[in-house]
Amino acid sequence: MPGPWGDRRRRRIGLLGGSFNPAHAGHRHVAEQALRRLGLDEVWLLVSPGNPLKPRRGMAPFAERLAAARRIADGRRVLAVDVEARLGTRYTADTLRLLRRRFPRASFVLLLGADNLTQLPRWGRWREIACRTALAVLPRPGYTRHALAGRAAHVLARHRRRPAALLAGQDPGKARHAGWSLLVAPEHSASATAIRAALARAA
Ligand SMILES: Nc1ncnc2c1ncn2[C@@H]1O[C@H](COP(=O)(O)OP(=O)(O)OP(=O)(O)O)[C@@H](O)[C@H]1O
Ligand SMILES: O=C(O)c1ccc[n+]([C@@H]2O[C@H](COP(=O)([O-])O)[C@@H](O)[C@H]2O)c1
Repeated sequence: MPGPWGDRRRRRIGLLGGSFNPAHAGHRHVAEQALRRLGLDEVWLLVSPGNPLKPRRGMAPFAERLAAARRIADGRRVLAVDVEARLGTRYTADTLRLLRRRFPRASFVLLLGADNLTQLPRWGRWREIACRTALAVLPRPGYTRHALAGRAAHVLARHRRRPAALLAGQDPGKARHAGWSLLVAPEHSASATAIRAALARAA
């Protein structure tokens, strides 16, 4: 478990869930932008033991993906964590529920690249996730406009907030809807699919 386990100070923690197959500079970029633009204390790179929607074929072993995420983390404010492997969760709704229980005084914000906002309606209990956990969407080349025209953005339209308002005064359990924002940030073109394709060509 990451460093703040047991710490009683209220922290603002960004959760960047991913396969990290492999981790790359785009993940680090997302973490740094979220730290700065949302005034977070930390970002946890939440390495997934297995995305429920992705095939296991072609997925590197968990330990390898965690090690790759550790290499792009800074060990200080950007931390690679194996929380889902330890909790035994794969569905994000379950992970969030357990994390809130474990850290009742933390404010969590789920960080998503724009491609994952489009995918969100395929996740288990996605409306519950969006209702209870603040979502911050990072622009991604080729995906942002499509994501804003997608089902999740449509269903959640009236809960969209300015980034500055996203975590302001957030009191877990009291807010009626946690809300979501699109962060205004430079885009980064790195992609794990492109890295895997380049490695396959070089092999
Ligand atoms: N360059 C990027 N810009 C914005 N968000 C990104 C970027 N790269 C990854 N993300 C986001 O980080 C999270 C984890 O991404 P993931 O580990 O799946 O990397 P990926 O490059 O999207 O991988 P793949 O190409 O295999 O799907 C997702 O929310 C994804 O949208
Ligand atoms: O909970 C779900 O149903 C669910 C379905 C698909 C993806 N996710 C999560 O989305 C995050 C991004 O996954 P990935 O594989 O696109 O990097 C990661 O934390 C996954 O566990 C979660």
